[in-house]
Amino acid sequence: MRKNTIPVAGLSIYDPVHLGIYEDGYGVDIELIWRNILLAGEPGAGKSVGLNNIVAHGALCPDLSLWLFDGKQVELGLWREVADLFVGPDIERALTALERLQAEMDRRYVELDRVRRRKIDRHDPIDVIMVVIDELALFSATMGTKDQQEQFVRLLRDLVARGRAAGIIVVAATQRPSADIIPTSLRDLFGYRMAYRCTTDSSSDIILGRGWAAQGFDASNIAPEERGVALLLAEGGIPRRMKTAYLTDAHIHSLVEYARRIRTRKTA
Ligand SMILES: Nc1ncnc2c1ncn2[C@@H]1O[C@H](COP(=O)(O)OP(=O)(O)OP(=O)(O)O)[C@@H](O)[C@H]1O
Repeated sequence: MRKNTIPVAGLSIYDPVHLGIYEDGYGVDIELIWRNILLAGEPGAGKSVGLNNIVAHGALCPDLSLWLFDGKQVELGLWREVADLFVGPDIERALTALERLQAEMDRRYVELDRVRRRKIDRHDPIDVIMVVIDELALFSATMGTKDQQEQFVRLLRDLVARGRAAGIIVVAATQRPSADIIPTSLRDLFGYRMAYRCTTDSSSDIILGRGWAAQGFDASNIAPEERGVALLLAEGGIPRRMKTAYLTDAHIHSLVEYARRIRTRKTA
């Protein structure tokens, strides 16, 4: 997993990731290293645009491996040529990839244990791995057999629960904020949660956590025309209303071009 490039330009995944602006005008810059993020909301609310901001940062980091799982094939497709691994709507490939990640995570823990450390840091000669999954429900509830779906959820839960210290960041998006797709036990493992517009206050609570809607933090109050607006909850804080920065396809094409120059393509 070690990169053989010398980082001469670009960003680092140890730097904050820019996502947009809060309603008070301050920039939204989140530290994704050692954390996971969940983005959820109704179709067309702006999740893919949010994901693209995160993937863009990842693609511009020579110290990061980008593993993209795109159940819709085209949402993350523009990044394909700079991805270290791209899985389309194929549950078998998705399971194989998650098993590889799990094995890599275990290997990293053995190594951390050997050197008596608790987590990897920026001086370690290994890549952080960013695992991006869009649309979660396609892998966990739609494609494949029930056994495969359950295995997908088991593997994902393990990565979300244990991956952070080993330098594995999970970024997951779904347009189905329901208890079967985002069970509490999985939701609570995500340090950051972004609730885009939802149809009901209970869907909003499924994303952010129980009780937030009653306290006024309710993503069903986001108007349908407010695309890209979300409530962002960071570990231990209160949800804050924000708007995701907008990346057009033209922006993404030039970012891919730039990323290609600063990354070494390993697999595809
Ligand atoms: N931050 C933003 N600023 C301006 N427009 C936005 C923003 N985010 C999203 N939009 C608009 O909303 C449209 C839908 O956004 P997006 O594709 O990200 O939604 P989605 O939640 O991923 O939908 P789906 O669940 O169907 O994939 C975009 O094509 C764009 O026109």
